[in-house]
Amino acid sequence: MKLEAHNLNAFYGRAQILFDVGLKAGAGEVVALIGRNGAGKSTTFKSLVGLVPQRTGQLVFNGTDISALPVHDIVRLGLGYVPEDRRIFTDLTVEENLDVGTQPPRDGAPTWTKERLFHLFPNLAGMRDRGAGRMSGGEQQMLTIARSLMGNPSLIMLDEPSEGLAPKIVEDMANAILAMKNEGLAVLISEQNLHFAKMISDRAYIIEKGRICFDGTMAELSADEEVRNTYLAV
Ligand SMILES: Nc1ncnc2c1ncn2[C@@H]1O[C@H](COP(=O)(O)OP(=O)(O)OP(=O)(O)O)[C@@H](O)[C@H]1O
Repeated sequence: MKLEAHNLNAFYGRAQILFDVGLKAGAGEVVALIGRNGAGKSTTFKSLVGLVPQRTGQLVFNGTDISALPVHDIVRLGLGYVPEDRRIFTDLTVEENLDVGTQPPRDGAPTWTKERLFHLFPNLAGMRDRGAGRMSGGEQQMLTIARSLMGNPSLIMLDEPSEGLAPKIVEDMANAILAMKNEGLAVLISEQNLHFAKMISDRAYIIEKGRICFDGTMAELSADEEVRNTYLAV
């Protein structure tokens, strides 16, 4: 497995947000963490990359115990994280944003170039010199993902990648994620509903009030009406 979390607990101040979360993601698979607003998806991702200081449990990435490592060391090991708020540099062009994300090639991870990324996200190719501040939300979303890929991660976590995208762009996003998977990346996405997750995911976890309450294949989740009705927004 690329990434394994065991008994992950996370706290903001005195409030416990995650309770014994366990999850795994392997190379070449797309894994969805599904849950309602406030269920703990973003906190899980932030905890995995080291952004929640108060956490316990065991986190193993690529065979290395990262439980006690600071964020920059975890990222340097090849764990890419794209937060929900699109943090592009609005004063820079599309190409310059990609330059900022560049890191050396990494063993066991696909190597990306700007040209390969323009192939992956064709609509970005037509706006290389455009100021990133003058892009639509969906385009900015793609640019954030592309910039993260410039770091040649072996696993990428995408927090609600389909959020706020126009239907046509949703399909482009799904295709891009499937292409990452086919390159051998482990992809972990968070989603509020099943629709987008179903298009791309091999396996799914459902999180509710900080606890994992379903773990199975996407086919199993699709077939389990009771679980879907109990835990997911319609
Ligand atoms: N910085 C923070 N300080 C205190 N509580 C927080 C903080 N961030 C999130 N929370 C709380 O932690 C819980 C989980 O939030 P989280 O953002 O992880 O949920 P989520 O599933 O990602 O939801 P969303 O879809 O809204 O992003 C919520 O109750 C939220 O209010």
